[in-house]
Amino acid sequence: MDIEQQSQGDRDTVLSVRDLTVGFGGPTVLENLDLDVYRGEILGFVGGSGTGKSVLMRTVLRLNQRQAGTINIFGKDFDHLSYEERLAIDMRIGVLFQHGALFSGLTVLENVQVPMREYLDLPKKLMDDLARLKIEMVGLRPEAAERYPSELSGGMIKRAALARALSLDPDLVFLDEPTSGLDPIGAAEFDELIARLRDTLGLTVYMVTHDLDSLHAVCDRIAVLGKKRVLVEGTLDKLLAFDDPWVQSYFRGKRSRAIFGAGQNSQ
Ligand SMILES: Nc1ncnc2c1ncn2[C@@H]1O[C@H](COP(=O)(O)OP(=O)(O)OP(=O)(O)O)[C@@H](O)[C@H]1O
Repeated sequence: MDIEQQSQGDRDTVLSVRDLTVGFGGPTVLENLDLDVYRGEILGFVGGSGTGKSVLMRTVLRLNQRQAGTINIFGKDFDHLSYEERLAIDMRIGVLFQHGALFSGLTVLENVQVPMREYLDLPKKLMDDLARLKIEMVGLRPEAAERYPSELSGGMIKRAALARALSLDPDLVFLDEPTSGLDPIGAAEFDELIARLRDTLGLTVYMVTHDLDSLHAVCDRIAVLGKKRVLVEGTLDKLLAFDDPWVQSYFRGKRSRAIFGAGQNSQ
């Protein structure tokens, strides 16, 4: 069945992972992991350091091998993709890697154009116009287009990297710790930007984050990675009530108290 037309309740599933097992020769990192991502949501993905959040993201992006399991994305089974289907899927996905990962020798404009050059054959003028539009969309001033990454603040680098992730008008974006390294005001502004882009562009957002403020402010649903699988997923309220030591210390620890205070008192 075409997963894109399949729905759970009234929700379309854009990414569906079943029984996923990934290892690198030693003990497995992920085992029998299941996960669904629904169209139009902002999913926050959390887990202790080294639990496999990046491995999962890289596996879904086909940058890692898997030992077992199925992955459906936009209704297509990874195991039965033609070259053209792979390309079509890649074009519908945008990725913001941790630390931005911009090319230091390219200006912001040229960085944003990298996916366009890779996948499309467009006249230079059109690429320039499109890239400037993306740069404006992420809240950078027009003159930022001509700057090199070394000339940008941390917040500007994140925005430029987001503009590059949006280069091909993706349906699904993966953000790996998008607010790490930003001060609280910059992080809150970035969260607002992500929520606004989701609302205006209808994006689906998969966001790996350690940022409790982001989880609280913009995530519709949160998935917790633990014991090599998705231990629990759901709303913040559901997670606050979940009986697991790591989940409890993460969502009910000192740092989280100020953010989730109201929710904690209601438990
Ligand atoms: N290519 C690889 N080869 C061997 N082991 C790997 C490889 N990639 C990841 N690992 C291992 O998989 C485990 C999970 O790593 P991963 O980077 O996914 O963790 P993470 O949850 O993203 O952590 P953090 O929050 O610290 O970024 C680690 O033990 C790591 O050493």
